[in-house]
Amino acid sequence: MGATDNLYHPFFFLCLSTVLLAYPLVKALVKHLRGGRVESLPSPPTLPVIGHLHLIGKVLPKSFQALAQKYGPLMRIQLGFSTCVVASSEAVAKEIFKAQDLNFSSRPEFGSSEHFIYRGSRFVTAQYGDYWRFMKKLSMTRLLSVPQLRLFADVIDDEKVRLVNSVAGRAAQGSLCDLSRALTTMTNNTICRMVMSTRCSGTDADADEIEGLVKTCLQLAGRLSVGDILGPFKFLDFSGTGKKLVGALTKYDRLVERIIKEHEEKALKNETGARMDVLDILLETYNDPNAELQLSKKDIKSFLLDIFFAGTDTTSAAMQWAMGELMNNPTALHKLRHEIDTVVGSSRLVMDSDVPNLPYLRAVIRETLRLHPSAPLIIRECAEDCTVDGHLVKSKTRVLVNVYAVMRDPESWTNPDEFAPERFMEESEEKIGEHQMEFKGQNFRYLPFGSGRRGCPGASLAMVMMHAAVGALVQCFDWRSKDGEKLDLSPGPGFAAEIGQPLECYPVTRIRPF
Ligand code: HEM
Repeated sequence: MGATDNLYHPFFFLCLSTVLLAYPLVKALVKHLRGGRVESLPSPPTLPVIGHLHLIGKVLPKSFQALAQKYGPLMRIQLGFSTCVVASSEAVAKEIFKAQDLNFSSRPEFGSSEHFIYRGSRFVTAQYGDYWRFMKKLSMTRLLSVPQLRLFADVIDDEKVRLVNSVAGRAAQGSLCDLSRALTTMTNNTICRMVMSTRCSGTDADADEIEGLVKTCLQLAGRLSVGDILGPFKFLDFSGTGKKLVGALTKYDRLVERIIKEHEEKALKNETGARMDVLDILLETYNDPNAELQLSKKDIKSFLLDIFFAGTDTTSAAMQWAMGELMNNPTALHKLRHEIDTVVGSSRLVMDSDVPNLPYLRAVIRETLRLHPSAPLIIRECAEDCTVDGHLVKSKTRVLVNVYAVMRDPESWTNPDEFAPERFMEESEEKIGEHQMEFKGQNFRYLPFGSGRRGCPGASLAMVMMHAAVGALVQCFDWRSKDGEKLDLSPGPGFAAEIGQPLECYPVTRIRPF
């Protein structure tokens, strides 16, 4: 054998092993390219492997909106190895959320699911079935019900006062206020206190730690869901994101385990008190031998995590958008302030019981959620093959309803990109629907909280918190931007289209009603 033979052997084995290793991947790739689940749907021309990734800009719902203008209200999109169907009009949303609600009442699993230590106990991503039905009923009738909100009204009031005090502190110093941070603290504290009677921000280490862990888990889960795009290449998770997620979840698990023990000890000593928080109610259900479904501790911990995931950043983001839009629209800001001054005056802080008498405040919040829905892409999975908008949609298809596009559709809205709270007022020329202020998904052109069985169970709580925070901040302060210019309100990158820059501004105290 010559020198070339020596070279030939390793080269041959390298080629052979490459072919053998690559074969299953190439096969999966070909199957994917050939076998899209919804071939009969309109779709942009596809590139090998990346699909339509090259057509996607930094803000996902915005990119889908632009594609829908070209390919219609129901289209197939392929992001790497992940295929989905995107719905973008009022009519198609109505078909999915109303006519075929049951068939679209599940959610698909994501790339992060396999690393979730609570897999099988998740509520937000649960398949439609007994467990989801039981938890949804419990959420609507007890955990997040309106009577439960009333029971905790003093908590919401107290957090509102703390928010005003913290901003007033900045105003007194003449220093810059990170309103994004202040609003996130308020929502975290309110939800932590309603859920497990602890609060964040310095005074309670547990709640602070929960806030940090929830944030880490959300970021890691988001990164892993991007891994869905990699399909069979998912194993190339060089950064060990999955392991990090398991680590953060394990820490959360230990912490919540201890908080559960403390709640149980209190219950044993009859120290729970007259009002039960969400965890008390879950533990009561856990101990109820006659409950329709037997909950496990894993179910409880997972549900609490889902409430933090689904409720905190969404509500805080909406408040930030509302304040940003008001600061950039002085006419709307002054109109709102005039309404509050007239109805409430300056000797006390705006309260929840004032809200029915503050139609413009309600309109401002609704308009904010129209332009900036915190969950712009509502994710569902179809259970059985069906026809939507005349197209075949196969079972197990992921469907994203782009409510960002629906709520900015020029067919349904006048000047859809403009912040105009007036459109929600009763006297408005623009008739939103049968009920001008409806927000829970009866009106299919206005869907900030989704619709149908799977609609958001925290909508009422979110609305109460938003009215409280925005009402109080407008009543008590004037606002100046950092540089005297309008604020940059472009959305940040990703799935949620959150406000891109933290809302930093100078507050000037107008009134201090306590
Ligand atoms: C402005 C704030 C919020 C917005 C815009 C929002 C929006 C949404 C949307 C669009 C969905 C999906 C609905 C669907 O599939 O039809 C959802 C689901 C959910 N939301 Fe909210 N949400 C907010 C606040 C909250 C709060 C405060 C909580 C609880 C404390 C909460 C808990 C949940 C839960 C548990 C689900 C899953 C429901 C299920 O899968 O059955 N959300 N939310």
